[in-house]
Amino acid sequence: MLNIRQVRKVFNAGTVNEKIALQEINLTMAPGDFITVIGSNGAGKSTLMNIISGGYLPDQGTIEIDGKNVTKLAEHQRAAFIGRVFQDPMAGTAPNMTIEENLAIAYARGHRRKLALGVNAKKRKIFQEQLALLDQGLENRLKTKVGFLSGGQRQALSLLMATFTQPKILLLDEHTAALDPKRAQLIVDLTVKIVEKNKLTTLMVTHNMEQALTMGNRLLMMHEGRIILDLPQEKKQQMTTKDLLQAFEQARGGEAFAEDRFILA
Ligand SMILES: Nc1ncnc2c1ncn2[C@@H]1O[C@H](COP(=O)(O)OP(=O)(O)OP(=O)(O)O)[C@@H](O)[C@H]1O
Repeated sequence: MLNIRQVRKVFNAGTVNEKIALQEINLTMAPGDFITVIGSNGAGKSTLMNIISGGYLPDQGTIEIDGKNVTKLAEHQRAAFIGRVFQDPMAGTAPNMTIEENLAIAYARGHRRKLALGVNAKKRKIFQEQLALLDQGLENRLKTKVGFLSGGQRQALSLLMATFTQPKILLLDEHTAALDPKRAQLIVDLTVKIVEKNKLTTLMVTHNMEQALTMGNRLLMMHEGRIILDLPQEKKQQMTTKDLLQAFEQARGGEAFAEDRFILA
């Protein structure tokens, strides 16, 4: 579903601020793969997400999604087949628009010929059915402006909007990090439910080691622009957070994680 070959991304090339954010990255994801990505600060996790979404174009290498070479496609040209949820609950939704207006935008995004953004009875019914899956009572609040929702409810709505039209790839960029533990757990549960129900190919960045171990079927560790560990389900399901820290320290040649903002549980 995703095939990244020899991708390199350098910021401020040729200046004193030159930073190699991604170094010859290779990554293949099979349809339905759910990969968690963990790594030290500045390891290149967000850059990898942006390279996939089209936010940044690589300096070198190729990106294929569902067999199509998208390497040179701009972000808006990939939007129809990529869903993304950001860390900031404010980022994925428009606060001054109602829940149904936000959903209408997400609904139109996935259709080749842009449909009218209006909401008719048929669409409203679809929206209500989908919102009911979130278990937040939002199906009865279609006319509520999104700015009035809690952070957790906005993140649940962002998740629904990102997955509404069956994206080829779902990108989750620390999407529970800004929430309190109870709301974060709710979004974790919802993520697993939506990803499994729709069999979505998913890449999720997290600083929470427990999440990285328990969610998904594969775990990647990044460091200094490289993927330094790639653990399959059989390996990661036997590991504790302590084992994971040890494995990462080994992969980094014994260097400790003291400076990083890892959450162990
Ligand atoms: N737009 C940019 N301009 C210049 N440098 C950048 C830019 N974006 C990222 N970088 C640099 O590239 C490197 C990788 O950054 P990136 O944000 O991908 O790391 P990350 O793994 O997501 O880190 P964190 O966990 O701290 O968010 C860092 O050194 C960062 O400072």
